[in-house]
Amino acid sequence: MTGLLGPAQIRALAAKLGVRPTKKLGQNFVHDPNTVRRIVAAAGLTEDDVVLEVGPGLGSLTLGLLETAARVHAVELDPVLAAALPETVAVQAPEAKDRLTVLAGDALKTTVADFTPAPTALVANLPYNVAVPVVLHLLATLPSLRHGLVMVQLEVADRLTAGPGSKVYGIPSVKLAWYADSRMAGKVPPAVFWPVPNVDSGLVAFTLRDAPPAAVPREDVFAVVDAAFAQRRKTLRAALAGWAGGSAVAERILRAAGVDPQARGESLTVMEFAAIAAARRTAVSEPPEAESDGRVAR
Ligand SMILES: C[S@@+](CC[C@H](N)C(=O)[O-])C[C@H]1O[C@@H](n2cnc3c(N)ncnc32)[C@H](O)[C@@H]1O
Repeated sequence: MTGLLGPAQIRALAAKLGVRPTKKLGQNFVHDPNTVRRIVAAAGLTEDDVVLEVGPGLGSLTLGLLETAARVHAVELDPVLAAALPETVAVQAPEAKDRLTVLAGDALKTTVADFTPAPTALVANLPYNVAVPVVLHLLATLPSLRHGLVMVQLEVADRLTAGPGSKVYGIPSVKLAWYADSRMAGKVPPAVFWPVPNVDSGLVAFTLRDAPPAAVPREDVFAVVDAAFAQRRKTLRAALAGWAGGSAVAERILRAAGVDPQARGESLTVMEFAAIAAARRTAVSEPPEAESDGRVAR
């Protein structure tokens, strides 16, 4: 039998390998070929793409990705699953086995040197407990990425794709927006997984920007974002006090950035966060001046 893996094959493969799916590693395997085809179609791959797949598991999605002409780098933390993947592909898709490379290890610890040729697309059914850190780590470390399609818990998909003003807009939304334009590309029911999770899943499609949205170091922008959302119900003047070195300094920086000090982080675009980071750089390079609360800005 060749091709994609259905329910009986997934269970037979797990039994053969002695794999008992663990929650700790977010192991919910897709056992529905139609879902695999849907993910691959939504990813919009071309034959020039080099795909990075995080968490190939038993190989369901890997086989679907290899049905396109793309090369696939697969990073799997579970050593049993990583070791078994080349054999699964050799059996199910022998013509594609030379287009697969497997890295046994933690996707959160990968570097650019781990992948040759450099990946252009991230396509993955992510381990749900580390989905956001994995996406942000890969976007930060792999400048070759151009687009991606990831399956994550539905609430996380909502958060990643939310815009300013949405109830679920937060740190993941702004940080993903720094790198890419994103959109929700569909909902996936629990029944397509084994074991069946108790949450719905969502597909997040994203396209990387050609250049960062502002000429400000990413770390500086992310520090503002972290501070603003650490106390999301507070006004920016209050929420950014610790970050700025006092609420009066925060107010001065916000005004210089053209942002209302009484606004909250949940209403700001990534460009406004960047403007705040840039205004702080200017503020710290200016000589300190007396602040209205009597303290001196540093
Ligand atoms: C949701 S399953 C997806 C499996 C497979 N892609 C599928 O669709 O059936 C997540 C996979 O990620 C692996 N995993 C968990 N944490 C990981 C990490 N930090 N780095 C790489 N792989 C990880 C798990 O062992 C598991 O195989």
